Amino acid sequence: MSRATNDDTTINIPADLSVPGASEVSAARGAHRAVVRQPGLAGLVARRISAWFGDHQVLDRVSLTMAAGQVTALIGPSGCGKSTFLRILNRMHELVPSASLAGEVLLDGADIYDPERRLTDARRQVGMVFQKPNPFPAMSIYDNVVAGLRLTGQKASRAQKDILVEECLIKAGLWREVRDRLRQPGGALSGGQQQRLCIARSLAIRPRVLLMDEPCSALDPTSTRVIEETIQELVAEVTIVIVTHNMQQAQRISDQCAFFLAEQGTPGYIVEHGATDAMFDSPQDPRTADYVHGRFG
Ligand SMILES: Nc1ncnc2c1ncn2[C@@H]1O[C@H](COP(=O)(O)OP(=O)(O)OP(=O)(O)O)[C@@H](O)[C@H]1O
Repeated sequence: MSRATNDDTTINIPADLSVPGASEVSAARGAHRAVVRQPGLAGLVARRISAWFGDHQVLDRVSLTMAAGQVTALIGPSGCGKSTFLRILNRMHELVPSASLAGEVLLDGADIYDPERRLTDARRQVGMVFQKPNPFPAMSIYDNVVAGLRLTGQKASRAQKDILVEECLIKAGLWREVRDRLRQPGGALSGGQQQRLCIARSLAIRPRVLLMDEPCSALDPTSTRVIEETIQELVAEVTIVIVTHNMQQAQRISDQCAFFLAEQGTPGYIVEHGATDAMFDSPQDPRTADYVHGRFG
């Protein structure tokens, strides 16, 4: 089934702001409890995804199950379509005017491209963290965390926001470093701290899935390690799909891996996927073995 591009023009959220999360306001739990209830874990299933920019096909019938409560790593050489695939998982691909796609993406069994479903709904439930940390630089740390609430039309009392900010910063591994300067601008933090602030901002709307596009590539080894620890803690409540060029990182943090390849100008496809240990220790395809052992790419 082909998908029209720009089939929903209601979104007005900045393209590079992650705005995920189920949006049930938990009024019944009292004014001082979390503003948005934590939804249950959900898996993502991509079925026969093909993608184009204009008439240039960049993905060919890619199918992948990203299990609930696991980290799935997308690996492969530059240009094989990993980021495009990731952006299809929360309907960001269609922000590119020339982009189109075919196939289905099921979140907990429901197609996020269902014409009955609002674009903002998919983006709320499937959040995204980018390669380059992108907090609102002039906005305070506190306001950065709660920014997504306003953008998704969710109201919260001051007390609810206070709780949410603390909870999300704790989960993102940043609370202890910023608890005494929540009113300082997000742009004043280090790169690693900014990336954790972006993770906290994503978490504030309770995503069911968090997509991460090389989230550590701009960070030093110490910040990278902190983000990796954060990912491993977060996966208990949010399914994570991460693009990484760092094979050690894929091994350290992922449960499942998918190896993408695009050969000689052909569209990207998945050569092999499976449990990370098996992909690294006993890959079925010699190209996977060559790639994970650094012999190409
Ligand atoms: N906005 C765009 N317009 C046109 N072509 C694009 C656009 N974005 C990506 N492409 C093309 O789509 C193909 C896949 O790119 P993509 O960024 O998904 O690959 P990737 O595997 O994530 O690469 P990398 O690891 O270098 O980030 C490439 O040929 C790229 O040039």
